[in-house]
Amino acid sequence: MTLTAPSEASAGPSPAASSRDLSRHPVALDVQHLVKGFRKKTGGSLLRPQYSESRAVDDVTFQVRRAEIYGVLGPNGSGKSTLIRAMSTLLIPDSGEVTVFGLDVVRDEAQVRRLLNRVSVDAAFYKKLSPRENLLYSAQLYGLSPEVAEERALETLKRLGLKEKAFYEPLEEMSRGMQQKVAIARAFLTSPVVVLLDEPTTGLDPKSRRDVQEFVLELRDVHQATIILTTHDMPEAERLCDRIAFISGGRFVAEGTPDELRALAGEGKSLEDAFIELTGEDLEEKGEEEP
Ligand SMILES: Nc1ncnc2c1ncn2[C@@H]1O[C@H](COP(=O)(O)OP(=O)(O)OP(=O)(O)O)[C@@H](O)[C@H]1O
Repeated sequence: MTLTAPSEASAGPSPAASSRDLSRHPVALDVQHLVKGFRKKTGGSLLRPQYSESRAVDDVTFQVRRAEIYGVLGPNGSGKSTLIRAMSTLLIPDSGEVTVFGLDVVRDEAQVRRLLNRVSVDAAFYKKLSPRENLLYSAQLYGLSPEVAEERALETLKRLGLKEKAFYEPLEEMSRGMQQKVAIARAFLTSPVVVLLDEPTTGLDPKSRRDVQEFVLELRDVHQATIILTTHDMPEAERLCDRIAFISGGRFVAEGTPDELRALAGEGKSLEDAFIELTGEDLEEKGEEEP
């Protein structure tokens, strides 16, 4: 798999997250004062409905450098998916700006889509068709040749631990974990240099979770991909992320390396302690159950 960023040569494998100095890497993703709200019906009558506006993402600013894994950690409803959707050109921000290697996600949408792709648990597929058929269909939409697409998809799926036989079986007969791997393979058909992973391991069994996590680390270390991932899972965030932002009520309440965030809570404290202290919320209570 070849991932190429604009005017960037590939560097070698990266050291462990804790010792990585990314300060000389270019900024891959720049989010400035992003706001996205939704109108919700709060009452009134059929003819005169009443609405209130609530901000799912409320003035969020951050930057992610090339070959960095940046985690957004927050409970259900804190705005993680909305943030990912706004960064991936699926939602138009109410205000603020998102740029990918200097390209604006709204103004330069077509160019941004060539650089960035998103994987989400709600990925839509033709469930009666096989991964192969689904991926070849997507490849056609992306303008890729079927041969290149098939080779790339098989390579990703094997790397993710999916048996080749499953490539030809209907998707509806597959577990959620297997379908998630197909969604990841689809996102990688376009060899994106910026990857948005919306809860990539939620609901997966431990083996599939590990397969996906190792793939994410490999993307960064071997292919220099820039990865933004959302999660409820503290150990996952600690294992994968160079830096983490805590999100609560649509706002970033803290940002830093796992060590920096732990230090904010005091000596000997865990990342979870830091999360509770800084957000006033308990991730475990509100997050999804482990499978
Ligand atoms: N299309 C929509 N219309 C109206 N409200 C929405 C819409 N999408 C999200 N919201 C609201 O925005 C807020 C943030 O939702 P979002 O899905 O971004 O949170 P999340 O952190 O990704 O949650 P989860 O962990 O459950 O996926 C919630 O209050 C949600 O109800």
